[in-house]
Amino acid sequence: MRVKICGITSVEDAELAVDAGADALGLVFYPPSPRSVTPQQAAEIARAVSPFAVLTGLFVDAHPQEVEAILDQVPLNLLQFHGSENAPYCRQFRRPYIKALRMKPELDPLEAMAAYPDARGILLDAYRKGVPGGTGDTFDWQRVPQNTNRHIILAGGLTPDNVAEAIAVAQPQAVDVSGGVEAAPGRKDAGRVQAFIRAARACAPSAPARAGKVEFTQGV
Ligand SMILES: O=C(O)c1ccccc1NCC(=O)[C@H](O)[C@H](O)COP(=O)(O)O
Repeated sequence: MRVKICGITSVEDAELAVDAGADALGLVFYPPSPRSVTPQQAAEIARAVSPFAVLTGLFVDAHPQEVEAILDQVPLNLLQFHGSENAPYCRQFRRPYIKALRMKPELDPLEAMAAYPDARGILLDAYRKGVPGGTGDTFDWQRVPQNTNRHIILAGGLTPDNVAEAIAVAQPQAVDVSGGVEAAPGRKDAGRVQAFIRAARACAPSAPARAGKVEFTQGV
């Protein structure tokens, strides 16, 4: 099971996540978030962290010039779009990307993910009106489609205590967590990060109906 630790704001937290076995780290470029980083902070994290950790830049309906400016300063391996960006928007940066879908009750995830055929993964997150992510809320894991070969990343309110059940129900290829492994908003708790990754890794691999694992592409 692949694990992404999102909302990394310091070199110290990046290193503790990678040392605990995280596959990918999320850097939030969304100033209203308590986990937001500046391009300078992100570049410092990128310089310090292992080259084998996939650095993911997270954006919410950002102006394309803003994304390009950050890409000029920070060597991001993967982009994550968490707003209402459409596929042409997402692919214009010519980088591997994952698209976050917020699981509003009326959303049909299969239909929604079909709009992003070139996304490397689809991150399914909880929906809360007016809050684009990092809500700490869960959603009904039974809603995660099983009849798809897309790479599903499960997010939303995951913790060391519920991640095993979430994986058993949703059968994702990867899990993503932010608030559930924090000591305070924007600051990770080493023990919770370790416990989360241990619990996720202990789970059986995803169901064979899926095409494969999430490929957190390196070195774009
Ligand atoms: O983490 C944030 O503050 C955030 C703000 C705006 C958009 C997205 C954000 N986080 C995205 C993530 O990938 C989170 O890991 C995901 O939403 C789950 O968060 P949580 O429920 O706290 O585990």
